Amino acid sequence: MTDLHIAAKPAAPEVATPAIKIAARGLNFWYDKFHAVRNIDLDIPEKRVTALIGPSGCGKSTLLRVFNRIYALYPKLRAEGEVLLDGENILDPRYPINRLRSKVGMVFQKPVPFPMTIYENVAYGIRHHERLSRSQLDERVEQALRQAALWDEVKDKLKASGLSLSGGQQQRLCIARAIALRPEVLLLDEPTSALDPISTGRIEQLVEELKQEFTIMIVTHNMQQAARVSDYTAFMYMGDLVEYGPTTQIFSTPAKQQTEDYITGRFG
Ligand SMILES: Nc1ncnc2c1ncn2[C@@H]1O[C@H](COP(=O)(O)OP(=O)(O)OP(=O)(O)O)[C@@H](O)[C@H]1O
Repeated sequence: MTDLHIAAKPAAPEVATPAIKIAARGLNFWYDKFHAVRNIDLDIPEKRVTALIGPSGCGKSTLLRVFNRIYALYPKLRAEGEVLLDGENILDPRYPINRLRSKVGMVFQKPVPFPMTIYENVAYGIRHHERLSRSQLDERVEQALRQAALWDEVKDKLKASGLSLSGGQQQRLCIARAIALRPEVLLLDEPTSALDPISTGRIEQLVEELKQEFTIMIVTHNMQQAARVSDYTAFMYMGDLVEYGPTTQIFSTPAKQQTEDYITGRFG
C-alpha cells in the first residue's frame, strides 16, 4: 500500500450501494473554441459528498457549473452530452430552469450575501418559488439558519444587514440561502478558500451534517479537506476525468500514477 500521507476518514460501512443522483454522460464543454471539459462520464451518488480535485485550470469549477446550467446565461459557452438528474437531462433546454434552480443549489468561493437583512437573504429565494404565510416563512427561515449552523449567532439580529456578518458567517448565510429552497443537490465551489481555519472547520462539519439530506459536490484545492469531508473523489487533469472512486481508495491506493503524483504534491 502506498503511503500518501493523507489520511482519508475511515469509510462508513455502506449498507447498500447508494442510488445515483446525477450522471454525466459523454459530457463536453467549450468556452467558445476552448475545450475545457472532455468527454466525462461520472455517477454522483445520492446523499454522499463527492469532491472534485485537480490542479488549477483543470476544469473543476466548469464541471460544477455545468451541473447547474449556469453557463446558459452566457453566449459562446456550449455543453454537449447529458447531465441526468434523477434520470432527466437538465441540459435539455426544455428542462425548466426554475425547476433546476429549486433542485440544485450552489454556493460560491467568495460569500456574496445580498445587500439586505439576514432574514431577507434567506426569505428572498423562498418567496420567489413559493407562496407562504408570514409564520410559515419565519419557520422556514429559522429552519434554514439552524441547518446552516448559524441560527444561534443571528437569532437576535435578523434585521441586521447580511453584510455585517464575518466572512465565515456570511458563507453559512449563503449556505442557508441555498438550502432554504430545499434543493436535492448542493454544489459547493471552494466554499472555504476565503475562510480562516475555525470557520473552515465549521463548514466542514456542516457538510458532514448536510449530507444526511442533500447530495453534495465540493470543489476543493485542499487535499486534506477532500480526504476529511468526501465519500467519493474525482481527480481531473486538463479537462479530463483521470480517476474517480471512493475517497479512501483514491487517497490510499490510486490506480493512476498521475493521481498519486497530484495527491502527494509532486505536481499541481
Ligand atoms: N469564462 C471563461 N472563458 C474562457 N475560458 C475560461 C473561462 N472560465 C474558465 N476558463 C478556462 O477553462 C479552464 C478550466 O477552468 P476552471 O475554472 O473550470 O478550472 P478549475 O479547475 O476550477 O481551476 P481553479 O482551481 O484555478 O479554480 C481553464 O483553462 C480556464 O482558463
